[in-house]
Amino acid sequence: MTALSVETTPLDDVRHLVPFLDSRRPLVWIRKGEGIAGIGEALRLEFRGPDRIRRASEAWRQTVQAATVSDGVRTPGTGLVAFGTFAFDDESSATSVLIVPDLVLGRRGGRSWITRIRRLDDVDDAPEDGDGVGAGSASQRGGHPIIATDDLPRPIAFGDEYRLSLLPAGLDEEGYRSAVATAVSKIREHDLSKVVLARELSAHLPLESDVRRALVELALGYPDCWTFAVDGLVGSSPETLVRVHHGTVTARVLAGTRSRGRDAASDHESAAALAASVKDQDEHRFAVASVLDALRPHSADLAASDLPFTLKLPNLWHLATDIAGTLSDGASSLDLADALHPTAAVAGTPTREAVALIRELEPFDRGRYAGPVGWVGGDGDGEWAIALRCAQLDETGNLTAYAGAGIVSDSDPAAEYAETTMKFRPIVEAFG
Ligand SMILES: C=C(O[C@@H]1C=C(C(=O)O)C=C[C@H]1O)C(=O)O
Repeated sequence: MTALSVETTPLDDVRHLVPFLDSRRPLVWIRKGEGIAGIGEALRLEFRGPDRIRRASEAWRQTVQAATVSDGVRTPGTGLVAFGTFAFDDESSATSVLIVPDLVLGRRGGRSWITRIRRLDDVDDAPEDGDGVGAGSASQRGGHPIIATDDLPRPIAFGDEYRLSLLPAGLDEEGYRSAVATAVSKIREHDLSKVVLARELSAHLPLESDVRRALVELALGYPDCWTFAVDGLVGSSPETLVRVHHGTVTARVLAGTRSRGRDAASDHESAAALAASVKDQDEHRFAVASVLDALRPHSADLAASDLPFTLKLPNLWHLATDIAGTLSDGASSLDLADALHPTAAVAGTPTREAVALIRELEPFDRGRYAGPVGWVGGDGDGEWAIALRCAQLDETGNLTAYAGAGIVSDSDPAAEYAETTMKFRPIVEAFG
């Protein structure tokens, strides 16, 4: 077990977090210009297999217990934090990770801060000093002073522009449409009610490329979405899997999609057609039910609005439902991500049958696409999105983007293909 020493101190306003990031492996979580950015890696915890999120939650509790934290700001994202990304499938070959950076720069509610994290000696060897969990103002532990706060990181100049063409990989248009047609017949035969089928695009990003360029495009183009970069997974997701803050839990469920109109009238028509569509409402109902079922054991007063609303994004409309409640059992945001994943918005209904059909019809490993991505704090609070509108960049520069669509009994293969094309737009434009 690694013991960490953590110190958060206030900073003058840092207006832009991205310029401070590593250009090749940025670590960030932002929305509407606020969030946290990580530099370096003080601790990396890796997980695989069916209980990857549960084990991450346990490992995080132990990490927090062994940490000494001094937090002079006390707002979500200060003190000890880990960024995380989890594989979608229990059988995925992708690793799931929690990463504690060496430095965190943060900005929220007009306040900025810096958190410095240091690894101390192995706890077994460290002297007992009786510090409480995540508390106290210890500035020393095991003889290691916390670093002074005058050596701030510097912004790094952006690298050259690049334009990539992302091309279909795995399933081409015909292959995707035929997978959708197979899914529709299985749904009509009552094998399951809904399944979400995805496809991939791929490209090669030259090794010297500055990934932060794509991040800036995503953050500016999709300010209401969660823009993230964690361990090579880069994207801008509109869907909040779960947020925990001081005993309250919230989530935003999305399912049901239409393109934006070309002018005001057709845009309005598109949103109205989405709100009135029985097919999209069916898709949406399954997704809301899966979230309510997963969260109810943790919240006695969980509530969702009766009718979904239409959420406007730059590239499309979604049917959306916000859910909120008070936590009754002290579950952490990771515990709740574990309870929720995979929701019917990205897997289907019933979950087991949907995941089995995804394995059968998608000729690729989803990796971290459609899994939880976000951060957890020392108190278990945190923000997790569903990793959508994203791409995974590997060590060699291979970039794989993913997008899917919810299939129900009256889905039309051509329309579902077109929907995935719209969902690729944020990534295609950010890298292209
Ligand atoms: C599966 C994706 O998106 C999900 C599926 C949606 C749908 O089928 O209408 C809408 C939002 C997301 O929950 C994706 O973006 O890849």
